[in-house]
Amino acid sequence: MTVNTLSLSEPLRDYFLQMALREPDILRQLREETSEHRVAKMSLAPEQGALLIFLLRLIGAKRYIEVGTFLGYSSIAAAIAMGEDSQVIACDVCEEFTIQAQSWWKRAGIEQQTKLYLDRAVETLPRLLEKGAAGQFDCMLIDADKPNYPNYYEYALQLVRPRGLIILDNMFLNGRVATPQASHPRSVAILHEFNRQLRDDQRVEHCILPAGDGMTILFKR
Ligand SMILES: C[S@@+](CC[C@H](N)C(=O)[O-])C[C@H]1O[C@@H](n2cnc3c(N)ncnc32)[C@H](O)[C@@H]1O
Repeated sequence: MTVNTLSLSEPLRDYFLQMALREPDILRQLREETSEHRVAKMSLAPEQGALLIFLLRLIGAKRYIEVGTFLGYSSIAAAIAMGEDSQVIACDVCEEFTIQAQSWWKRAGIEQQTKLYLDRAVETLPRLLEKGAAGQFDCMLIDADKPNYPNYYEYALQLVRPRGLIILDNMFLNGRVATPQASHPRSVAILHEFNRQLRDDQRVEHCILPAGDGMTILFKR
């Protein structure tokens, strides 16, 4: 019996990545070519990308929305997982990052099926709902500014169809959620409380995986 989740030593992490990944070439290229970017670590880790692809294929997803696009890793992973007849909605506030994402979408051949909303997501998501997007998405990824996670989650519950997925990244905040302190940024206390709320929220099936910086996967009832 396994009692604890194993922490990964360097050799075990290398082995895990060798055995775990079928990373599409375009995603590997994006990762390698942007590894020098000043905030490259903001991208999903490749094993998280693999999990996203797996989950989208598992539920036969065709419509995906994300809050937090950065240079395009998760949006490209989603488009590849769902195939040509699918739609990706990408919400991000940063022009500099999304100019690069758009050029990666072109390189990946997915620009036709991908739409960018360049604004604060707390503005974009209610606007999509006003336009009739309730229940239209199979999956939403939340991977942006942490203090707004509880707001994004409430929008996600409206935008995602019953039996669709809501995925949240960075739910461990580098481990700090376990021991919140007054000196931490307020996002730590917010996610600490939000993790507890999600655990008890009966509107969703709930699971947290210690993948990347903590990934919560919710299945809307
Ligand atoms: C962790 S990165 C997203 C990584 C991306 N999912 C990937 O796999 O590469 C977070 C992104 O959220 C965006 N962001 C931050 N605050 C935002 C806001 N209020 N509304 C929308 N996007 C925001 C940032 O510009 C940044 O690109």
